[in-house]
Amino acid sequence: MDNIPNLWLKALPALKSDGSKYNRGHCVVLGGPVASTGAARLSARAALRIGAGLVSVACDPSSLIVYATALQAVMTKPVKDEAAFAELMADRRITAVLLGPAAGITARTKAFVLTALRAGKACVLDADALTVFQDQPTELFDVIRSPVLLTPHEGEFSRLFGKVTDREGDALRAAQQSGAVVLLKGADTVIAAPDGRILINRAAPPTLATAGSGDVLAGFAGGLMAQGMDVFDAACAAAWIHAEAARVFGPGLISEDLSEAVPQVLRHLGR
Ligand SMILES: NC(=O)C1=CN([C@@H]2O[C@H](COP(=O)(O)OP(=O)(O)OC[C@H]3O[C@@H](n4cnc5c(N)ncnc54)[C@H](O)[C@@H]3O)[C@@H](O)[C@H]2O)[C@@H](O)CC1
Ligand SMILES: Nc1ncnc2c1ncn2[C@@H]1O[C@H](COP(=O)(O)OP(=O)(O)O)[C@@H](O)[C@H]1O
Repeated sequence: MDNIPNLWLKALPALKSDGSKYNRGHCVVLGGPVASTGAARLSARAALRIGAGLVSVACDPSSLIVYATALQAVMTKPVKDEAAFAELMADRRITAVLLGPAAGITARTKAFVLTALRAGKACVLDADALTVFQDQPTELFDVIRSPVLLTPHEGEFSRLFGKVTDREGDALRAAQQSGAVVLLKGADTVIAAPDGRILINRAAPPTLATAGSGDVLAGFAGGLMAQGMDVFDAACAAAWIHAEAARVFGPGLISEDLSEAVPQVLRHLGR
């Protein structure tokens, strides 16, 4: 079935007239090392634009200066090691965590993913947060109990689940195997849940084939999950809004433009 707004519009977070930033969710994005900060910054801005009340980039103290200088509304949280990250994850006000964009294929990234999952956080796992489990994917699947979204492109998908031969069947099998919602990116994006739900986001503009656009998509999903949206609905809404933002912006799109087109898309959706 095609991914159309009527399927998730009622679940899309709406503002309350007496609401505050504290009841719009807090999304934490894991920041990469000092020379690779752009991807996490794109994700964090996307999470904020889609409506999370608070967004923080958690980064190593050695890269804090870059994030703190570059970010404005997005906050920073220095985390020097796994213990510090575990302490952050124990904060119940943090309602979603996004890990992976340019995080690095390192033991640290793997440990942080496991820590977030063991803390029971709603998580979006993208890019390096998937690749770090390529040698032993069951190490990841065994700790998935909370609402989790995996957002692989075909390369990342093949590292965890094997080569893609049938995008719909393979995405569904991956969701069932991992216990997570799987969003398999591409010109047509497949979103599959472990319970068998599956939607296809068709006809996204090819302008989305640009560096960092997947980081923005992960940020949209993380920002919606932080506001309490069901993970499958959040994945479908994020994919649709991502494509629509590209359509609204038109030619010459770079990833930075996607978040800036979100207000127009949300207005058309009645938010
Ligand atoms: N501005 C930034 O800082 C950006 C950082 N990025 C980060 O760069 C790191 C590497 O990500 P990449 O995805 O480039 O590299 P990866 O090495 O993880 O995956 C790319 C490889 O996967 C294979 N592949 C198969 N199907 C593919 C498909 N449909 N789309 C893409 N690759 C496919 C190809 O062999 C390709 O060489 C990640 O940490 C990522 O988050 C990227 O997101 C781009 C933007
Ligand atoms: N030809 C295309 N048409 C429409 N959307 C595309 C096309 N190619 C890629 N996309 C979308 O662009 C995004 C690319 O994400 P990804 O591969 O993770 O790139 P990056 O790592 O640079 O962020 C995905 O959302 C994917 O669905």
